Amino acid sequence: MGAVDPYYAFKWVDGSDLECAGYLSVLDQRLLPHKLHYLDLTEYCQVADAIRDMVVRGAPAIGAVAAYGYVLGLRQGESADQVYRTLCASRPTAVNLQWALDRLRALHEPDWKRLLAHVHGMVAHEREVNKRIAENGAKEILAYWNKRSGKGSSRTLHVLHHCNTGTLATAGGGTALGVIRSLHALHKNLVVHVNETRPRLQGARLTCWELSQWGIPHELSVDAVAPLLMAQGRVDIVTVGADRIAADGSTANKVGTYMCAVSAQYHNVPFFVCAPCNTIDLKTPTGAEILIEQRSATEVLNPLEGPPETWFAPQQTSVYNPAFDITPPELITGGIVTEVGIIRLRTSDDPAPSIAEQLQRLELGHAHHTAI
Ligand SMILES: CSC[C@H]1O[C@H](OP(=O)(O)O)[C@H](O)[C@@H]1O
Repeated sequence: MGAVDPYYAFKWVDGSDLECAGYLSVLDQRLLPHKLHYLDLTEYCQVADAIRDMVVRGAPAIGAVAAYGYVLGLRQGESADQVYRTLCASRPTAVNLQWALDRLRALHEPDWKRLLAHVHGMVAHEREVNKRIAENGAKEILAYWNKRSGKGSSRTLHVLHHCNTGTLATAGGGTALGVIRSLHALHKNLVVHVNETRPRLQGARLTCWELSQWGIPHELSVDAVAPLLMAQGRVDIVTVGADRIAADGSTANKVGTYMCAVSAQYHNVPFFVCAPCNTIDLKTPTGAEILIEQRSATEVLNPLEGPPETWFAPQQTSVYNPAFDITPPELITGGIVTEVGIIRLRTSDDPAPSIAEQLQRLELGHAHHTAI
């Protein structure tokens, strides 16, 4: 799989022929699927606002965009600490944002042009990582599918996906949707069941749009239908992304993921988390220590920000709107698909090695493989 999409979540535009020092172009995902509109950002506060307002979203994408925001802040002559703090505060759950900013700050590089080159390198590396996640995930899922349905079976493979994890959520290629795209290239008889993903509707607005761009058959449902689809035997596997994976494998992902994982276990449907290794936060022991972003009541009550008569509930209704939930490791029955291989999670009857140990072995194996 090496398709390069005609659209992007973000891109740095060099200023050489524009008589400017360059700017960050981001796709305003709030306007999809009906409008493809890019915003040109030249200041770090604009980047922080774009992340907080979900102009650009998706754990890997906000990590990269925050890194470009850090470069813009230094180019503006702002204090590195002030820029770092402002960008870190934009969204707290996805570890990719913190990870990217920590990497840049650790360079103690005052020259914004040299920092820009580092960020370009990080983004290019992430694209390669996503290709390997797609390959590893498709290989693992096809092996499971051939075993279950008979090698070379032409039976339709039904994949349930929650939220959006495609090119729109990354530097390109996606994570869980990248696995699905790679699967579709190898097993054409595939249908994706897309959870609409209330309240911001990343599934309905973004995943349906990306799957349409890619020519992959799909069907949209409200989130509450996911358990019913599994009860009807219409889901063969579930694939999701991740915003932060704790050292025990507990995974923070878009709210509604946990519901799918519980139902998947009950219906014996393999549940895969697909994420780059830098989404694994070994410094956070369990899901209990992951800070879950609480978003505004407006997103639930009045997502179209229309007049009171269009609100979804009475105006004074109190709202609980966590942006993510936590899936415990024992429910991630397919494992964590990464660029270095599949990480298996401990269950009561399978005391798999710790994630740290598996990562070390897989990375050693991967390094050896790529070194050949
Ligand atoms: C490639 S993983 C993207 C990850 O981020 C999404 O959250 P949001 O749209 O709020 O940024 C969701 O949790 C996805 O799984």
